[in-house]
Amino acid sequence: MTYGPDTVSASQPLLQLRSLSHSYGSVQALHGIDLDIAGNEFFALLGPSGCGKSTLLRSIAGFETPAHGEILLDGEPLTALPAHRRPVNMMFQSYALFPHLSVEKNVAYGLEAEGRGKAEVRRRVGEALETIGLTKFAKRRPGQLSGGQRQRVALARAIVKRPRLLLLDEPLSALDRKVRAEMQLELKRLQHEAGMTFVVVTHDQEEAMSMADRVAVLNAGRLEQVDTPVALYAAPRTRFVADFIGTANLLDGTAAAGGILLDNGLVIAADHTLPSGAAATAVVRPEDVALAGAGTGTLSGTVVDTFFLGGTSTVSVQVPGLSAPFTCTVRAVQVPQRGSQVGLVIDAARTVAVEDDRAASRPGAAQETVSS
Ligand SMILES: Nc1ncnc2c1ncn2[C@@H]1O[C@H](COP(=O)(O)OP(=O)(O)OP(=O)(O)O)[C@@H](O)[C@H]1O
Repeated sequence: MTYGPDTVSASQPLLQLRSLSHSYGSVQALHGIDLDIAGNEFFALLGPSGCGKSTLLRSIAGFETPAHGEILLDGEPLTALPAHRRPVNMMFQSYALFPHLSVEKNVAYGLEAEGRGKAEVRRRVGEALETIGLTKFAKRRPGQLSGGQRQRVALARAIVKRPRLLLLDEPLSALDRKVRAEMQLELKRLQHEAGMTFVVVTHDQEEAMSMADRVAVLNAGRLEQVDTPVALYAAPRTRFVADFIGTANLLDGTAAAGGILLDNGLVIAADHTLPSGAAATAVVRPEDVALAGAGTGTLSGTVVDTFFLGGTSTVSVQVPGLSAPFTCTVRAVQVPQRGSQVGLVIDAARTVAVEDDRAASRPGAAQETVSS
């Protein structure tokens, strides 16, 4: 059984967003978004609260009419189609289940509204419940289910209509940590087996990175980077992405020959093509640093904190001239004493240099953006 298109064109993206912009009064929520999403892709829209993720998703679904730009599905403009005529389904954060209807009636609702025959509705609801592992709960009402089970009902209801594209707005946010981790695997399995395209909105970078084939990082209504999770982590293209994805030591200075010149006169080695003297940041992941004896290595400082994490520990080192403690990850057996002097050997081959664009003005950007 396949939920999705019979044929997927290899050359043409399933969904194309062209110069999409949208404002709410004086708040510009989206700035000229250009994005292609392929058929069968698991795609995540990631960013801090207020960056425009929901506005983008709602525009694709047809609940929001963007002020400028175009949305194409299979090369055909969607922009003029109302939400109920788009071959797109949206699963809401709240699940929006009917409390007085059984699970199977909740799932059947959309098909009945389309005027499908009884036999077809029964067969397709049965298939969807089986796919989602809910067959034995078919007669229960949503109030008689756990949070994870309710989330599955919402999913079954979303896939039963076999949309080309399934849009999921923070689909796991109502679940506790353990169920959330299970459902992340489940969503990935479902997307793969059903052969559908999923676009998931989340503010949780671990969730986006663990589920998605590609992730778009949004900041104040603009796309910062669209890449695979590995590329976002290992080769961030902006300071914002480096900071938002995983943990990073961000060493601000200016671009110089062979690296980034810090205010304290030290140069952090890194390949780059930035113009000399430009405000720039060296991005160093904690696992790309080794501890050495005091006075050796790229930087030296005093251990101010250690956090035991099991197989590894995090060590924070205050380096004179750096505003924030430097973080490195070491094997748990190598943890130095708090207060001791250490050297930090930075792996230059893995250090990334990015432009420090914090001072760049972004007229019209949503102002109330906060980090989550
Ligand atoms: N109906 C509205 N009226 C006015 N401003 C709005 C409206 N909806 C969203 N906004 C503003 O537009 C910007 C983008 O909001 P949006 O909901 O798309 O962000 P988000 O990334 O989904 O945030 P969150 O993760 O908090 O849901 C924010 O500054 C928000 O305050």
